[in-house]
Amino acid sequence: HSLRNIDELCASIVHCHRETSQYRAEELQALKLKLFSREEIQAYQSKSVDEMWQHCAVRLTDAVQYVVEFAKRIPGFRMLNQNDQIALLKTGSMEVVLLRMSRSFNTENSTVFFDGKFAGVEIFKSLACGDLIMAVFDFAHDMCALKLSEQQIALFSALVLINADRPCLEERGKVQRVQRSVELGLTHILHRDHQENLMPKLYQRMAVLRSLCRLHLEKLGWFSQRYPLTAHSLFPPLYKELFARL
Ligand SMILES: CCS(=O)(=O)c1ccc(CC(=O)Nc2ccc(-c3ccc(CC(C)C)c(C#N)c3)c(C(F)(F)F)c2)cc1
Repeated sequence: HSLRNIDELCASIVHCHRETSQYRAEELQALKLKLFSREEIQAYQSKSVDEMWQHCAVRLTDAVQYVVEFAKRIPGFRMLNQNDQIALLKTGSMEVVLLRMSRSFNTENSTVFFDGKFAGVEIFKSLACGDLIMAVFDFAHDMCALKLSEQQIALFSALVLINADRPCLEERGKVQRVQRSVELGLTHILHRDHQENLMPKLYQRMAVLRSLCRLHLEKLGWFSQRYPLTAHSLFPPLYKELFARL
């Protein structure tokens, strides 16, 4: 890889991150002071478990769709074997959603952008997934502490997605080659920003993302058993395709 290639790779990944971000960082910043009223919070808390789950599944699926778009535009992703593209999205899309979600976290009042305003953990009470929500908020808080730039988030998101260690890959070698070029891009960006010390922290955050998504799948398994009708007929098809244990 000559430097020119790496610069081009970084520029194209940053570009497709921006194009597929759903909300720009500046937009989220401007919305930060819009909080839910006590009545609105109570309305969320009086939703039934399955109603709130369905609501969140729809919102998460919106965010996942943008991540699918992001993946398709990463140089090298489309050259991968179709089944491997699906396998990488099946295991990585939720991780990138939660990573991106941290851009919309306000560390001052521990709120996250949800349904047009900024919400605290209490909004999600009726999900009966307090531990997962707490872990998601803690993760978002920790990510904010790293103060990553959008460019660093873009390269980090691509690295989370293109992971040759994912299960059931048919052409692991090809995924390794794309992963290595993205790794080069991320180290190049961090070197340019004199922040090489972030690399080990980012690998640590990847492990936390994997545990968050394992917990999400566990909760989904519990929910689908408890509310089979909602899970099978009211969840968005893409959510089921990606996350339901087939
Ligand atoms: C992501 C790109 S962005 O442009 O920054 C953006 C783009 C859109 C938004 C709004 C948004 O969709 N927020 C939202 C949606 C769902 C959830 C959520 C709800 C429930 C669960 C538990 C599970 C058992 C269903 C999980 C999990 N795991 C996640 C959250 C938040 F994580 F906070 F709880 C926020 C926020 C930023």
